[in-house]
Amino acid sequence: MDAISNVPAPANERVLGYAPGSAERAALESRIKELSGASLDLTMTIGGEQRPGGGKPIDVVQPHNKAAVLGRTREAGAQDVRAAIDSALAAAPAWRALPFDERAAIFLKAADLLSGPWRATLNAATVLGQSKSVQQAEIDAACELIDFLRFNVAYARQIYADQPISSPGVWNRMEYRPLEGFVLAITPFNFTAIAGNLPTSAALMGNVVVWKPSPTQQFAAHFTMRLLEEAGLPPGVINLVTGYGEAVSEVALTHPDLAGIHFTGSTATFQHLWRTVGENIASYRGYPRLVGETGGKDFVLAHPSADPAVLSTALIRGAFEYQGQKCSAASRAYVPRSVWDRMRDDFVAVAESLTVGDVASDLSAFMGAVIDERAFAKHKAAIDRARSASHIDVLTGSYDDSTGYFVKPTILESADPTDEIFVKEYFGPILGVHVYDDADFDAVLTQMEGISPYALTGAFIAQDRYAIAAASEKLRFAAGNFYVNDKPTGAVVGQQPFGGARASGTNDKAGSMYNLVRWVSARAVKESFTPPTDHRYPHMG
Ligand SMILES: NC(=O)c1ccc[n+]([C@@H]2O[C@H](COP(=O)([O-])OP(=O)(O)OC[C@H]3O[C@@H](n4cnc5c(N)ncnc54)[C@H](O)[C@@H]3O)[C@@H](O)[C@H]2O)c1
Ligand SMILES: N[C@@H](CCC=O)C(=O)O
Repeated sequence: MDAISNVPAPANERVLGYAPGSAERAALESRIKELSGASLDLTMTIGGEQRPGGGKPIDVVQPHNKAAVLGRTREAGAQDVRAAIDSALAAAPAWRALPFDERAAIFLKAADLLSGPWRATLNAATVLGQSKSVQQAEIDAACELIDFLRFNVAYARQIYADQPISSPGVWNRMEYRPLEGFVLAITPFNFTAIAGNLPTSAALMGNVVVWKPSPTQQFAAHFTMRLLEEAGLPPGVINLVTGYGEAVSEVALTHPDLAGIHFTGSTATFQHLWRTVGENIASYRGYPRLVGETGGKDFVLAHPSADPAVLSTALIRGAFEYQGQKCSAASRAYVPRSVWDRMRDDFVAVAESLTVGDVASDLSAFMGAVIDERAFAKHKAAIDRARSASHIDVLTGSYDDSTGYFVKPTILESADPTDEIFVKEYFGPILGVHVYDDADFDAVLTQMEGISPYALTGAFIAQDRYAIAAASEKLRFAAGNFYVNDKPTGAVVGQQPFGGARASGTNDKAGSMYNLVRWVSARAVKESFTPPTDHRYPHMG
């Protein structure tokens, strides 16, 4: 019980291929079939008990087939949120007293379950509920979540092992206490892995959590909660509340025991949370830790030395995979005319050839639908605006919401690099392209560096090493994740710790030690073995 154990050395989970005829494809197809007709009660989980929220009902549908209802959830009311907080606080003493190894074992077991018998379930739920293609579900709901769970345990061990030096006659120790109170985890629709990581990373460090997933990710969140229970998570450590979050803001943000917020979502929502905390700052027991990873307007900048095939692939995958609904998605590109002239027609043809459809019934599809009616309306308005703007050329792009919220890959070329297509986050499959004269590279580099308020991800495509060095330096603060000759999406836990600065968040790097450090409050302990017994110093004579 008192041993200091080694934790298993983490390695990234292998991404399965789901080729026709493979065992994993058969398992996934059968689970999709079962879950698509399940019509579940998507309840809250408070103190280990599943119960419905007290507010209005919300249907959770398949975005690519909006008539297909996967289940029904309910808005949590103020009483529900209070109950979740009470249950978390009641669970806190036993949870924080549990040795780290015992806590870690739960999350390591969850990773193993997800790698094995739960893989098809979480992937199927993500395909159905969030309209991810098989490939996109696999890298998210299976691999990234497994990686978060395993790597976090290893990073936590590193934190606990980091101890101060001691001097003769003195032993100094650092104790990494959990925060006093509860952590509020609020998670976005677009990644099952992020939704799973935000509550579990704080819980691993000994905290108790109130978790509010997005209603449009509620289907996969429901199964994530069941997975954690099967792995042995005690009741009350993570309490799931449902709905859009109004009652959560009202109750949790004014509660004296709010110890931290672990948020991922839009910049506007995070600013609302931060502002509310600021307004209530005198009412908390401590200063709540605010960790938020938020929006982006991620760029791909190409140099005249860029390889057009590398650029084209980075843009197709970076802008259109998961319908451009990754915070890291390429949404603005700067391309020199000499390169554009060589790639434009092929690039547009490839974008038009991407299959967009019902990802649950056609596992070969490259893209599904955007998440909901609100997102569809936003993308439709952006495309309509571009169609009517004389300075924008719509090279390809259309939308159709007759059966699902479908937006096809959209490429907008504009000679004006200050247009909103280079500034505003649409969070959909809409790519703004600015074509520049090769000789203007330096001016373009300066202009695009600060035109958007965000600084999340960015990519530079070039063969010229001097240009790579110069752009890397000039764009140092323009992206928290910077890619050279690659797409700006697809960060892997343990390889590219993820997060951005400026309006993109607090850059606490999900899936790293730096994130976990935010969920502990260190106590330095000094013990003197030979304490002084006389107050006088030598200089006093
Ligand atoms: N930087 C990153 O790592 C990262 C990762 C994923 C998504 N994102 C960003 O997330 C956004 C898309 O996700 P989204 O649409 O789910 O974001 P969102 O801000 O609309 O919602 C995020 C979460 O906040 C909740 N919420 C909204 N208003 C609330 C309130 N007043 N009180 C309490 N909770 C509230 C939502 O219900 C949801 O659970 C994009 O801007 C994207 O760039 C960022
Ligand atoms: N970590 C993911 C993005 C998560 C945001 O949505 C990536 O790197 O593509």
